[in-house]
Amino acid sequence: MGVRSPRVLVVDDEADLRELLELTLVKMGLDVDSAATVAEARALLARHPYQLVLTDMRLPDGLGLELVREVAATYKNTPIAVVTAFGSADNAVVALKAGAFDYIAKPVALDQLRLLVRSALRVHDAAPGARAVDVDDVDGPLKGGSAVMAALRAQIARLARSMAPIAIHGESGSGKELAAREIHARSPRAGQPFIAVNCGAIPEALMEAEFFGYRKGAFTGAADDRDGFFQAASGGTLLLDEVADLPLAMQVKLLRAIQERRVRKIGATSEEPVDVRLISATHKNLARCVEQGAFRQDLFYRLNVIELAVPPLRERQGDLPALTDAILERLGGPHKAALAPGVLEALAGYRFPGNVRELENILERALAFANDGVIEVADLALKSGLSGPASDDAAPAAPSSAAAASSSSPAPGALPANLPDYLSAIERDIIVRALAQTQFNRTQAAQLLGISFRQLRYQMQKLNIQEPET
Ligand SMILES: Nc1ncnc2c1ncn2[C@@H]1O[C@H](COP(=O)(O)OP(=O)(O)OP(=O)(O)O)[C@@H](O)[C@H]1O
Repeated sequence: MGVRSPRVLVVDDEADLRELLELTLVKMGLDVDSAATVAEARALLARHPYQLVLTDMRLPDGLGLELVREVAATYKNTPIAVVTAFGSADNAVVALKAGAFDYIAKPVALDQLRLLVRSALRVHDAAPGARAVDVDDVDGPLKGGSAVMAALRAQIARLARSMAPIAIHGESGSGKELAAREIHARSPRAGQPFIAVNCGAIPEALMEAEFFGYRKGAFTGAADDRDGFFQAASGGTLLLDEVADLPLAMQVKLLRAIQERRVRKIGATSEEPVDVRLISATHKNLARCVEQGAFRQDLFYRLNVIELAVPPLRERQGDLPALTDAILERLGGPHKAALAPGVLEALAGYRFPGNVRELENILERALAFANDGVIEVADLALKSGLSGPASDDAAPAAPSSAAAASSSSPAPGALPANLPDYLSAIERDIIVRALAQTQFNRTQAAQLLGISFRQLRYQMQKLNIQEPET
């Protein structure tokens, strides 16, 4: 068999649009078949394998949505994308929920069409860099033998292939970011960047610049052109962590970027297309935030196309042995600690308000107390009678990430569960505030903080605070 060009099926009854699509695809070196009706499309699908199907939503003898459902069910390896009417967010979201790989809005912008096609072809190219998708990978990074965890891994494997935005919900420390990384790692985008943004950790004044980038001279201190998160994640995945913390003004801008699939750098005259898969995560109840007016309904709708719930650790005790084992192995390497009898049982009786991250902290601390590399029940120092969080807004047991410092310091008199993390979070918060005050001027920010420019630069690198090069 010779090397064949990828074959694409275009389904549209409007001759003009069909020709435009065909022409563009042929120019990209693809073989194109076209159909004007659902029936013609079905006949062609039965005859050839396709690397991509691109269908209009309204066809003379039915809906593009029917084709989406059929292709998703019968031709699992064929990504299908829909062409939606202008401004029809409903259609796009419905199609994605039905299993469409992606969508493109009319009037079709050719640069976006090319991005869509390239990303669809990657799905088909056996996803270079991506790990196998259909095994339940207990040896992968997401540990745990419980049924819910297996279901989560299976769901992740299924969702990894599409462009549908995913909203991950779960308590603090339960593994939301890890799940997002896993979706990316198993997707055709695996070889491209994964960028995680903590929406609660960026000062509002810097937000637009951080997300969309800026042009040199756009404001005082903008000494060079700089990319934002969207450009940095190009071709890959952007995780909006703690998405409920986005200020309303930024929510509007983000919605626009998602709808248009274009971003405009601050100070730029034109927009640029972006090819980014969006995942959002929060420990808050986002629907309730919408009811309370703190989160825009339209953005919620766009981000929550597919929901993924990461259950709290206390609801999947079956995961404890595998998690404990993996954590001890990571901490101890070749000198992995052993568990005395009763330790796993003691852990199983604990409620883990801080979830897997708290388990990590408990084991790390226990290891420091353990004699001869054996962890006893007493070394765990579990807080007895801890009933765990009642609401989803409960603070984690310990401030653990940079953003946690400002919002969830330990109660007065209590000790942070992880001192270095806690101090880093405070330090990060202060540096970010100094930078906001000086509009990115690092020399001035360093002066404000009484440290040298070099020290500031070093700390920013260490704490992963992004800033323009001067
Ligand atoms: N199933 C799992 N297997 C192995 N490690 C896990 C698992 N779930 C979580 N972890 C580990 O627990 C820690 C917390 O996970 P992660 O950061 O993904 O949680 P999160 O829900 O995003 O937390 P937050 O809400 O605070 O951002 C990480 O070190 C992560 O590697």
